[in-house]
Amino acid sequence: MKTIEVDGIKVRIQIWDTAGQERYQTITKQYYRRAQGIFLVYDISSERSYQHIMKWVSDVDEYAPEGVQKILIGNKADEEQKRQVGREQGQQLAKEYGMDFYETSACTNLNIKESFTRLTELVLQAHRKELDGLQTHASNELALAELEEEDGKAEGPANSSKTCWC
Ligand SMILES: Nc1nc2c(ncn2[C@@H]2O[C@H](COP(=O)(O)OP(=O)(O)OP(=O)(O)O)[C@@H](O)[C@H]2O)c(=O)[nH]1
Repeated sequence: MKTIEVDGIKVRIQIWDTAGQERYQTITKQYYRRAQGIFLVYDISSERSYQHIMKWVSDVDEYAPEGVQKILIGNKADEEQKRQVGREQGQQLAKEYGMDFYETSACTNLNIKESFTRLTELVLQAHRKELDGLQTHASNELALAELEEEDGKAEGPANSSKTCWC
């Protein structure tokens, strides 16, 4: 669990780190079902991990809820000397899938906060209608409460034989 602030709203996010290995795939798929946002992560020093992204995308399409938000991440950006995947390759793939893209480093913290904030933003935007609905509902309730109070006033001491509000 982590709390981050997006557009002045405090959002509590629950983060699941799924196993990458094939043998854990059955368990991994369980995680997708309730996900609202997903990072698809490859390692910039591993061409193989980059090639694997297509498989992750098709799994996500199959098992994650419709409308799940996705961001492509090229991690280990601090390992420049071992780089096998160009930044443009990451950008290109992200573009193909209509995703945002970040190169990150868990070691130097490069783009970690930015990518989490962005994914949270996307999830919030995707649920904006529901949020607006909640807000409208809340303000309707407020308006109703005010009306009731107005009504109450009309029957208050000035207009009734009662001498107190209790
Ligand atoms: N240099 C560098 N090493 C990293 C970075 N992120 C993770 N590592 C290292 O990469 C190795 C694997 O990290 P994990 O977090 O276990 O990777 P994972 O993808 O969760 O692994 P699985 O759960 O087995 O799929 C560890 O030795 C980490 O220290 C990074 O940004 N830069």
